[in-house]
Amino acid sequence: MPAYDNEGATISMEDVREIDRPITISTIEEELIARRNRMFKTQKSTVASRRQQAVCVRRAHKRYGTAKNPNVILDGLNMTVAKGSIYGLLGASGCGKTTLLSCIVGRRRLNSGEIWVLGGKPGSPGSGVPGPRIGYMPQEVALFGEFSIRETLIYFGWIANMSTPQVEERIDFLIKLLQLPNPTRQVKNLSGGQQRRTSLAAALIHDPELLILDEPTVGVDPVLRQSIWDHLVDITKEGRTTVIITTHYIDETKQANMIGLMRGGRFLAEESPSELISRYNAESLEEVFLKLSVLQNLGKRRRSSILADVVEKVELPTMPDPSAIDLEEAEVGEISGEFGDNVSMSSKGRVVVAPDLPIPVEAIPPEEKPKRTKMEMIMPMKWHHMKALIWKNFWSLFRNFGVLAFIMGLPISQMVLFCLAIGHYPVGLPIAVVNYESHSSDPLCYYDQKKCPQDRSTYDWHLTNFSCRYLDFLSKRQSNLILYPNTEEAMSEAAHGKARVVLVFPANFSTCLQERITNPRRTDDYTIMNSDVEIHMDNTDKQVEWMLSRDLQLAFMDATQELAKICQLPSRMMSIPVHFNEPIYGLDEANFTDFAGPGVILTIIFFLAVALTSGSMLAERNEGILERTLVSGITGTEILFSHVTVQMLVMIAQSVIVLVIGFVFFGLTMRGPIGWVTFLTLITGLCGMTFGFVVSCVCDTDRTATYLALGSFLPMVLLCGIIWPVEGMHLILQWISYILPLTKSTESLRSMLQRGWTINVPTVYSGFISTGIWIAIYLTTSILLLKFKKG
Ligand SMILES: Nc1ncnc2c1ncn2[C@@H]1O[C@H](COP(=O)(O)OP(=O)(O)OP(=O)(O)O)[C@@H](O)[C@H]1O
Repeated sequence: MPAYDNEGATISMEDVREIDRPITISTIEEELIARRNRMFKTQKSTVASRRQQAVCVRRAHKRYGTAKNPNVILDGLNMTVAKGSIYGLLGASGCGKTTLLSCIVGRRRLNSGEIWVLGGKPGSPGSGVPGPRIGYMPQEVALFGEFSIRETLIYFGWIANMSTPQVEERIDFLIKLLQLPNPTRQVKNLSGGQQRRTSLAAALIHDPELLILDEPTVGVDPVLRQSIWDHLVDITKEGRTTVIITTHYIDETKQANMIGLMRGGRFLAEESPSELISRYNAESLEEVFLKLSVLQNLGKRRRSSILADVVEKVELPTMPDPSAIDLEEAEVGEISGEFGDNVSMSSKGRVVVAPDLPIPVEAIPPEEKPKRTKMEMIMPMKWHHMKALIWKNFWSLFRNFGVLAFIMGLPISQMVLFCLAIGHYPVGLPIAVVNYESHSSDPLCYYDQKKCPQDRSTYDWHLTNFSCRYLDFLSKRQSNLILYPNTEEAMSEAAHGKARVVLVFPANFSTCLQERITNPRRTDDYTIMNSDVEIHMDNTDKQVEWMLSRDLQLAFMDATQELAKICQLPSRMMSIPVHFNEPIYGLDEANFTDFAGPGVILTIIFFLAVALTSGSMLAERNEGILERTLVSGITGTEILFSHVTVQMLVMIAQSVIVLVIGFVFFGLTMRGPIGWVTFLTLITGLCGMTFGFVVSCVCDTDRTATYLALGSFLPMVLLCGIIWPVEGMHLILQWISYILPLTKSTESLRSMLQRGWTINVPTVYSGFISTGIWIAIYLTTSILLLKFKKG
């Protein structure tokens, strides 16, 4: 009989004895019915007895993949780990050991079945799991490369609420036990084996009740492996500590009290090593495993043959005595050679699926809920957790000088680039001039600048060379005027991209213009046509076209105003009757840098925060550090707030840099309250940080995170009104734009900077409100994702 109530999952002695006799279809059917009955039989254990075990797993089902294409990993698995024992969990690579362990520590959920750990269900309030009652060493190293061995152990000690002297004492002991190098050495500079031993030390540091070690002896020499096992035997002696250990070195589990041999989603056996060896008349545990696998394969084939047998009525061969199986001859199925990585198997296609028996609800005693103090209810974060996390985050960031320099250098370079590159008028655009009025070889032909062309006594006009006067004023705005002898040549050069615009002045331009102004009643079409400057524009670049048209028109206004001044006439007399007064807000000449500045500042701060936060969170997650941290009892809220605290320092520095460069060095317009401007910049960074948390929780790899961050960057920038006014967008896009995190805040910042408005104006405070709402949404989403997105 197996020592624990594992009916249905374990091949017991009864199974082995029964197969001594010849097997026919009816005996197989009887046996299967008997087995099924045994499986369905009421469990001998009670919920209360399960709670007394260190770990108790019942009818565990776990699959990956979709319902249509499932990859079943745990298939009705039962497991019982008595308190104070060492439990060796063995099985081929990929059979589901790590999956089972992560379900036990509460980081993955079963599809069905139940798990009791240290008297409670993992993750339930008061179970202490995840938490310091567990010491978890995951398969990956899951340590911070920048930390020294000592710092690593201090971090895990603090998380378990140990004082620094207590940790120091344990460090000395563990360094000796695990033969670790100088504790000041950085983890990233240790060998693979040393890193694994440091990881083991981190699991052992707080002397937990339940140690879960996923392959702790990989890369450890035999002598040290023995001393680790001796230590495990030592700590379990008094019955306070329980150890579950997975290993590929099957024979080292001789010292375990119990061994669970896992294959195909359940246990082939769950016995003490000595019992297994004697029962299967084997020389080593490895041999036991191979025999059990052969048995399982034969049983599998026997069962799958039943269907065929029903049709063909073929008598099956006799099942051999397991102790007499000759492994050389037996077909081991998927198993070959050395136990461990060379063994490959899959649970796909198995026939036997254990029934999932629901436990009657009334049979489960209510879980004890721990009493929480008022302080704990208000403040969901534990001080010692926050201390450890903030300390860890601070040093992870500030110790890496290269990364830090990059983080600080990036906003500087981006802001400098923006201020130098964007918003300045293009000068020196090539302008082709064909001037039939002048015979000069210079585009700036001669005219008498001081002479008024109006006779003071008769008030008659004698306007000459007005084209020269006009070109003179145009050259003050655009200096690159190129003279061409005729229109055809100028047009041909413009067609080849050598000029952005062609200006053609007719031969009698000045006289016709004079006629048009002084004698409009008698002006004919010919006169009107010859009084116009003929303009041909290259309209491929909208911005350039805009600016050139503006310069061409303003140059004409400048020339006429100057003429009026010389002739002592009112300056506006010859201008078009549209007058632009002083602007209500903003500069006399609106400046694109000032317009785009607020959006650019907020975008820089927002997306730098996204990159920083998602980068550091994803690194932690992919290295297994996040998983380990969560198993040690730290909550998602604590992780997020610790990141916010440390990265806030970086963000404050980045915001100050960006604001100083923009407003002090490049003189962007700042008319509003500096305090609110700074505050809005900071909360936009905070918003980016929380968005970074969401990205890192949603995405599993750096690549998907990059795609998501980039994918959100473009729509936000396109729609937030930096590039084009929101009012000019499609109506639906306008609505989308208004709810995006950067639109309202950009408008708010622009109003503060250029209009000088303060917080009591709706446009301004709506930016703060919108950012606040987004922070709350992102933060809640990431806390929920951290809590519920398992496995
Ligand atoms: N997140 C996942 N999504 C899909 N399949 C997974 C996932 N994690 C593990 N698996 C698959 O589940 C199976 C069991 O994996 P698991 O890591 O539990 O095996 P293991 O027994 O610990 O292997 P090893 O001894 O090599 O560490 C493997 O086939 C693996 O590919």
